[in-house]
Amino acid sequence: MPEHMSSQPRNNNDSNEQKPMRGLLADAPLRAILVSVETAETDWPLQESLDELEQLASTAGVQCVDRVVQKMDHPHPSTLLGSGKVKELGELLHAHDCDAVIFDLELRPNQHRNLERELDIQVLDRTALILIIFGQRARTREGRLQVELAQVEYDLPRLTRQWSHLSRQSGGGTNQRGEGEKQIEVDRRLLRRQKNLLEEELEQVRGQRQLHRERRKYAGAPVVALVGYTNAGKSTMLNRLAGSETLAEDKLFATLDPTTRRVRLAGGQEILFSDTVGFVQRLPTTLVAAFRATLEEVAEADLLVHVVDASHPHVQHQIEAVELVLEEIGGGGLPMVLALNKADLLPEDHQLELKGVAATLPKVEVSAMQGTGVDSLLRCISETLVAQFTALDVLIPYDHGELVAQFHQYGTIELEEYEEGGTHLRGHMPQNHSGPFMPFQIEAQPKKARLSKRAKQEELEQDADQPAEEPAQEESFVS
Ligand SMILES: Nc1nc2c(ncn2[C@@H]2O[C@H](COP(=O)(O)OP(=O)(O)OP(=O)(O)O)[C@@H](O)[C@H]2O)c(=O)[nH]1
Ligand SMILES: [Mg+2]
Repeated sequence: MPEHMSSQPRNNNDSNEQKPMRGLLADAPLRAILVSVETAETDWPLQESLDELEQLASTAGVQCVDRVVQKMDHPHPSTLLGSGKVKELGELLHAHDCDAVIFDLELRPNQHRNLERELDIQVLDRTALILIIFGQRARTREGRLQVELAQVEYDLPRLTRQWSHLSRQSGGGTNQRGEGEKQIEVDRRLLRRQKNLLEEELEQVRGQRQLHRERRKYAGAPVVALVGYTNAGKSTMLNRLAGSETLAEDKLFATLDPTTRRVRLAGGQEILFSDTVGFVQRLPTTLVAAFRATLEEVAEADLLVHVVDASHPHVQHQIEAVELVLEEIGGGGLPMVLALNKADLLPEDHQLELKGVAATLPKVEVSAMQGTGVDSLLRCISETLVAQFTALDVLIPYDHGELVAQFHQYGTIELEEYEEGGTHLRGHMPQNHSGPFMPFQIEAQPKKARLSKRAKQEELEQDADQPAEEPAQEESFVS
């Protein structure tokens, strides 16, 4: 394998089982300049976005030494920046003795290549930076496989970078150029093979997780997913709620792999809380795709707790970015509670003015760090959950065994008895699962009054001339 494809991660800060990351994004540079372009279409406050990019960079271990912004009507198709600006940037990079330049945009592969060739330095964009962080932080096998796959997919169309790299090293003559191209083909084939292997491995790991998930569902406890912008305090909240010790850090993307904890509410109800990867504005689509499987768990939750850093100056933007990603992964319509976290950092009389969907949701001010408001949050979660559930008291005829299985799978059961007419189940079901049970509802009447089919029949025959008093629903299984 060529040397450039087997580089070791610089931040090899975790366990011995960590394999070296493969691909071009294995290493984080040390010093970098941040670059952004302001066009008429820029709809995100530019400096705010650069602040976040700087924070992302520092999470990856990169020091930002300067910022360059170019205002232009249309980005240059081959180098993004105008040629004068590229030259200026090259000089600045040299003056600051940088290892890299980081663009606050997603670069197209050709722009990436051209910039790298012209600047003769490592070029990164938002996606690459996030991929580096993900590579440093993923812990579980699935997390690492997802990141590696996203990295390989990112590398593939950009591979010619290696060619320019090779030709630079070797002086760039025609012969070497031919060799470089051959090398590129070899590299490409290696990467494609790597991609297939990763996909196969991922499939296996996911199959196992799906099994776990199904078993958990069978256990009946509702799943509450903590979602929110990166660094909002989700892991701290999970620790507070479950008394557990999930990694919480003042770093972006501290959590990459989903963690689930069982929590028992005051009323005895058990809930599974799961912590998830933090969202970020313009989470690159490749990454949303890579983490789709992990995020699907979010879309399957019974309730979302959107943890918000209420003390953040751009809280509304962060809320909207999270809502957008939720839409993308199919979790947009789920019931949701807002946890306005870091309340301890807010001034006493502070009133958070929320807009859009967020303004309409149940919300609780809380400090996951200090523990204030946590009980109210749990109460709010419990109430919102139960409001989603329909109370059911049903007698399921024995030839509808699949409904009994469904009740076990999706609902909570308070009573289960086998009677002559079928299985008597009492409990709660999420609304979207309760439809098929409606015909089997038992009206409020004592057990004795519910007659077996034969007894009922006899009664009906005796009272044939009297008007029937039974509700239509009951008749559907009596007759
Ligand atoms: N002051 C204050 N700080 C908090 C509170 N909750 C969390 N923090 C801090 O915010 C930082 C981020 O917390 P995490 O729990 O790691 O945030 P997260 O949302 O899990 O972040 P990612 O996993 O990176 O997405 C940490 O330094 C926490 O100590 C709070 O209620 N008040
Ligand atoms: Mg976290």
